[in-house]
Amino acid sequence: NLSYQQEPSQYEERHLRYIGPLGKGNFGSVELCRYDPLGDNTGELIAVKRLQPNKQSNMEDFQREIQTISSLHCDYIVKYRGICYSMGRLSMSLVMEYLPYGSLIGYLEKNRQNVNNKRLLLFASQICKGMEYLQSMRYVHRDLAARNILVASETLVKIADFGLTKIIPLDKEYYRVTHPGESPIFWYAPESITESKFSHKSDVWSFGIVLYELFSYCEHSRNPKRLCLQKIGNDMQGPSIAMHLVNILKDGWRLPGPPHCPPRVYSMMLDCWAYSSEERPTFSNLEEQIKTIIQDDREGAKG
Ligand SMILES: CCCn1cc(-c2nc(Nc3ccc(C(=O)NC)cc3)nc3[nH]ccc23)cn1
Repeated sequence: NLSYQQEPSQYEERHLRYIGPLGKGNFGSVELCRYDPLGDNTGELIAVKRLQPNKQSNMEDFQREIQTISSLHCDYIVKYRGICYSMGRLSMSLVMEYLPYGSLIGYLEKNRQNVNNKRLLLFASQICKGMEYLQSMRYVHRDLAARNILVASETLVKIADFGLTKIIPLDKEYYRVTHPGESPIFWYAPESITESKFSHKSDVWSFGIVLYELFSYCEHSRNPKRLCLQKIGNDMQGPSIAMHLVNILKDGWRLPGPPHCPPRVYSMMLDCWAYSSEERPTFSNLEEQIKTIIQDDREGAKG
């Protein structure tokens, strides 16, 4: 029988070789390491998320994040590998598969000229499928944004950070957050800003922002936060930025269509940004719409 090295779900700190930084997530930083028990550099490359050594509450959040990601098994969600205890079980790290192409933002900036609408729609449908799976597990992500999407290959992206993810209670349709923390309000649905209410429908709003980021190739000048602040104007007096943002959304303002964005894609974004959460599409509607656009484009290309 072939004896193969079963990937451990317990990683020993002494065999972890630090290589370099990969990025910052919620509550922690992610490092590239090689797990090299044989000590001959033949070990596998892994991504290790370490908890920032500060307030105790982060430890509970981190343990919830580990609980979340270890329960997810989907091609469009970054894979959990295990945990690594260090400092005598005092601190622990989350071990995940290493995705070599890095963040979606960096990838689109670097490869803009050879990523066409078809590929952007493929990425959008993969994120949508990942979110459909998350919804089927009663999770709300609460931080769906291009910064939390990673590129596994030229034709595969994965959702990669579950630091803010919560489970919707069985008797409710939404999760109400008590401590908003430093929230990414420019990706938030209005009800999340005004009532701290998070649901699959608020994740759909954020998915609309991710569509916008995809078709803007994550260009700095079109960054959602930048355009919203421009629209709000720089008068920081009066109501907080959050209330200014809700007001302009209530008045009907939305992010503008990115240059060369197909009209049907922009109208999908606008559907996701329906002020009333019930009017927003579901992730399965969106997936159907994206599939249709891809097929029609293919017909068009043939025609
Ligand atoms: C999502 C926010 C938190 N975060 C997670 C990661 C991460 N990165 C990578 N690969 C990666 C990253 C960057 C680059 C690069 O070239 N940069 C200039 C190349 C490869 N694999 C990962 N597996 C699990 C998490 C994770 C990075 N930040």
